[in-house]
Amino acid sequence: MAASRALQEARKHAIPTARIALRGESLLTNPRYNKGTSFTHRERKDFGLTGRLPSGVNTLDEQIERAYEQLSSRHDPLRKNTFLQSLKDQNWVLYFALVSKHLKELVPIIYTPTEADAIAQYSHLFRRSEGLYLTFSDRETMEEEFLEQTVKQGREIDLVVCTDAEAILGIGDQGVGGIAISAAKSVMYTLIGGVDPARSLSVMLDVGTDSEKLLNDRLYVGWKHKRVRGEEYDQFLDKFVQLVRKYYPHSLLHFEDFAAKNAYHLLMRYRNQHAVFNDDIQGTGAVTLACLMAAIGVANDHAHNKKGSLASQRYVIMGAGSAGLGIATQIRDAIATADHVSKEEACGKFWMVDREGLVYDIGEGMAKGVGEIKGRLEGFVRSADEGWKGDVSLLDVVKQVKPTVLIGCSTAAGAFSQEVIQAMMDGGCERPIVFPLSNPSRLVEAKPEDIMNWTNGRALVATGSPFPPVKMHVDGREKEFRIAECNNALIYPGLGFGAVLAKTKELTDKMIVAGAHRLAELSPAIRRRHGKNEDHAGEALLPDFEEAPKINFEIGVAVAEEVVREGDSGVDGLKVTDVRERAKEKVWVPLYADYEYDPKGEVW
Ligand SMILES: NC(=O)C1=CN([C@@H]2O[C@H](COP(=O)(O)OP(=O)(O)OC[C@H]3O[C@@H](n4cnc5c(N)ncnc54)[C@H](O)[C@@H]3O)[C@@H](O)[C@H]2O)C=CC1
Ligand SMILES: CC(=O)C(=O)O
Ligand SMILES: [Mg+2]
Repeated sequence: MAASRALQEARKHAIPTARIALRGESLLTNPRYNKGTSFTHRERKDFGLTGRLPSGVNTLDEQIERAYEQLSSRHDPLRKNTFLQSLKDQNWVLYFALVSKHLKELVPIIYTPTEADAIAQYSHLFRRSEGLYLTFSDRETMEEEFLEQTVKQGREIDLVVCTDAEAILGIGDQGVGGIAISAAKSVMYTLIGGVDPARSLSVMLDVGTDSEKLLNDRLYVGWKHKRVRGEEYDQFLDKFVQLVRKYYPHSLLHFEDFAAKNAYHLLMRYRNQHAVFNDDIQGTGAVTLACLMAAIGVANDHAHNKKGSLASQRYVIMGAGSAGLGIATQIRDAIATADHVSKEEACGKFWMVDREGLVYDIGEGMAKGVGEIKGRLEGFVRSADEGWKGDVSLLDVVKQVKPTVLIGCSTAAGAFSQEVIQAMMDGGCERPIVFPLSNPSRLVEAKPEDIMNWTNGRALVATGSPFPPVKMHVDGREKEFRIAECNNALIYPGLGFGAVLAKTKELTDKMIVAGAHRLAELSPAIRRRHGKNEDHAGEALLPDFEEAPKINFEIGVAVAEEVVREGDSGVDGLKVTDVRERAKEKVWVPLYADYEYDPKGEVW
């Protein structure tokens, strides 16, 4: 496809000669510039490395082969994760080239689910710092620390990924270990989105932790203090955001794994001031919207008479946190845009379920189980006038509402029981759309294999972490169903690449939706359908992660084109028709440049 050719062409441009001022040990220990055994004899002489390396010179492919051999001798996913972490600390090109070559195998090692275990054990596995740690107790000197890691080193930054680590993946408050989610999300921006790793910054905003386990751990390396909240928290966060705005006005600021209340508040506070993006709210909303559009397309193929649309579904979403409300908001807005119904009317198609069951109005501005309605919950709280009383369980909601779409982002493992799925079918839903999206894998609301068996292969399923294909007999024939990984990582790297490419001043909903539409168009299930291939039943709703770089290139182009259309681009004279060519030039690929020694050259 075109994107693949684009990446190939980009490879040719990607390796201009680099002028480097580092020599000897400082070059070998700099992961951005280190080439290890790939330094040529000429480079070894010029940079004082001859005696520092064995005499043989390897190609990058040989280095990848060796590293893969070393990796494969480790059988435990967490040990593979720490090996890859060390490799990243040593040599970026080799790390990204290795992971790119074995993308499908290694993304689950460096991202969900294994990264969750690495984060949970961060203080025990700690070897080397990475990124920028900004700690509340050092708030007076925050600007100096920020400058030390960025401007003073001559760094140009396009992308800042930050977390306060209160709601990491599905495993809650992880304190300072959260730096590893910022770093993992940054890695995905490079691996899949083509963002230059030298131009991204991973940040941990350490405002303490409420995890007793961490506070009582002698080896905990974060700030041993209860979480700072309220005005002091807001001021600390604001100080950080203003630094980003001051020194990198064209950067994209990505918020990851904040607790729902702060996540929403921060997004609302800054979205009109800077290009900010909350991945758990907007990224998850966008990828789920794309997956849903594909699912409805497939269901329509099999529908005997009435064809479904986004507006004709009834949605039950379990987990009214960042992801659940982000998904609901994104789908609601898409319904309102596509079907010209009001946002209020579109909200009526959603039923949110949380810890205490259905979320409904219990008076005095409060919603059952989730607190204050004002703000993020507005519109998604059912009225008590509908007759709801006490705790209304998921099963009761499904029986009464007869949903066609069931989405999980609750961390409640196993919550989508056979009874719940059966109730969905008993309600007349021919092709139940079921997305148990909680991460990591062990927290999934239902295993795909079970859902497919309970529905005799009729369900349309996507999960948040990777799951193997489901093989089963349907009507006497053996079938294989591929399970889409509906993870925000399938879309945010492209959204970010597009935003950075066009230097957008804000990241608007329309830009995000442009990316989601592009992703839905590239769904294998839909592509097969357009290709008139009848046997598409087993295709995944979303492209495979193997294809993520190509797909995200397309998403990036779609987003950047929308930035230009909206007149928000900070790139002088950029036209919609120029975007694709510019994207090809900008995409970062893991290849070694030739080095010339220059005392005035690059040092960072
Ligand atoms: N697939 C994807 O791309 C993404 C998946 N997620 C996953 O979704 C889950 C939630 O993440 P966030 O929304 O960021 O967290 P969050 O903490 O903001 O929200 C979780 C919500 O689930 C509720 N909840 C907890 N236990 C429950 C139970 N037993 N029954 C019903 N509701 C329950 C909580 O009260 C809270 O409202 C996590 O597992 C996370 O890994 C989050 C973002 C993206
Ligand atoms: C994927 C993601 O962002 C999460 O699980 O929090
Ligand atoms: Mg997240």
